[in-house]
Amino acid sequence: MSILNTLVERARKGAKVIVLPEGQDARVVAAANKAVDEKVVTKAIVLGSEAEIAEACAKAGVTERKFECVDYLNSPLYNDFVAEFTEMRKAKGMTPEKAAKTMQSRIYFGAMMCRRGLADGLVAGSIASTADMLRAAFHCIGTAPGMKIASSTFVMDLKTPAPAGDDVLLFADCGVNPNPDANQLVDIALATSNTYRALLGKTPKVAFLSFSTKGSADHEILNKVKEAAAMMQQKIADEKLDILCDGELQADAALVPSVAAAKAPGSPVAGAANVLIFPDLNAGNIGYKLVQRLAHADAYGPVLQGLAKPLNDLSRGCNSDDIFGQIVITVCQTMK
Ligand SMILES: CC(C)(COP(=O)(O)OP(=O)(O)OC[C@H]1O[C@@H](n2cnc3c(N)ncnc32)[C@H](O)[C@@H]1OP(=O)(O)O)[C@@H](O)C(=O)NCCC(=O)NCCS
Ligand SMILES: CC(=O)OP(=O)(O)O
Repeated sequence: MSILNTLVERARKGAKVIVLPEGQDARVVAAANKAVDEKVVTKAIVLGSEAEIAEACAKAGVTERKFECVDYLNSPLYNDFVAEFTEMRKAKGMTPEKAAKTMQSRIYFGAMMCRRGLADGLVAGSIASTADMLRAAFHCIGTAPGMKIASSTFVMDLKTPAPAGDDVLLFADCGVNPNPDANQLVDIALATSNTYRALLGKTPKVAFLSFSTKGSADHEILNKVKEAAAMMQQKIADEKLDILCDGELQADAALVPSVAAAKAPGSPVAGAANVLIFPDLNAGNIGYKLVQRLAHADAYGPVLQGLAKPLNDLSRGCNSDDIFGQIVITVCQTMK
C-alpha cells in the first residue's frame, strides 16, 4: 500500500477540521472536495469571497461544494482577530492599524482560526510564497514548547525504490531555514526523525549529506556538517534514542549499498539511509525538485515541523492531488 493510502486510512480516524485559505485557486477547491469525499476531514473550510470561490469551482469543474466557505474579509471574526493579533504582537510594535492590514491576508486569517481552535490545521502556499506562509505561521502559532526552530521535510514517495528497498524517503530541510548552522542541522535532523517515525513507524536512518564522505574532501563549508553528525551521534548515545545517524556522507554513499561498502565501510547508515539532511536550503530545495521532476516521485510537503499546531505549506507548482496529500498529512499530525 502506498504511504498516502496508509495515511488516508489513519486520517479517517482523526475527525478533524482543516482550513484552506487560498479559495481563489481551482486546485484548492478540488482538493477540499476530495478531502470531504474521502472522509479524511470532518470539515474543510475554504477562505474567499463568493465570487472568487465560484470562479475557482467553475475552473476546477466542481459543481457541488462539499466544503464550508468563509468570506474572511467580511467575517464577524475579522475585528476579533485584529484585536487579538494587536495584543499578541504588542511588544513587537504591532498597532491596530498594522494588524487590520495584516489580517486582510487570508493566510494570517486562517492561522488565527487555528490559534483560536476553529480549525485543527491549515494548508496553504499554492499561490502564496513560502516566506509569506511561514511568517503567518510563526507570528500566529509559533514553535512548540522546547523547539528552538521550525523546519520542514518533504515526504518523497519514490516511483522506483531506493537501492536498499525503501519506497519512501524524507528530505530536509527543503523549505524553511536558508543556511542552518551545526546546531540547527541537529534540530532539523531530530525533528525529521520524529516525523519519519510518526508517519512510517520505522527506525530513522539519518544521513548528513555533503560533497564528502568521511573525510574524503576537506573544505571549511564541510565543517558544520561534520560537527552536526558528531553532535547528533552524541545525543543519540546520551539519550539512548532509537535513531541511527552518520555523516558526512555523499548521496551515493548514503543510498547505494555497494558504494557505501567502498566509501563508508562499517557505517550504521550508509547504503540504507531513509532520512536525508541537506547542508542548506539551496541543496535541499534543488534536491527534492530534481527527484520529483526527473524521477517522478510524489513529493508531499513542505511538511512543517516544530510548530505548536500543524500548519503546512505547498509548492506553487503543486497539483490538487499534492494538496490533498498535504491535507492528509496535516490531519495525521493533529493526531500525535
Ligand atoms: C523563514 C523566513 C520566512 C523568515 O523570514 P525573515 O524575514 O528572515 O524573518 P525574521 O528573521 O524577521 O523572522 C520573522 C519571525 O519568524 C521567526 N522565525 C524565523 N525563522 C524561524 C524558524 N526557522 N523557526 C521558527 N521561527 C522562525 C523569527 O523568530 C521572527 O519572529 P518574531 O517576528 O516574533 O520575532 C525566511 O527564513 C525565509 O524566507 N526562508 C526561506 C523560505 C523559502 O523561500 N523557501 C523556499 C521555497 S519552499
Ligand atoms: C517548496 C517550494 O519550493 O515552494 P515553491 O515552489 O512555491 O517556491
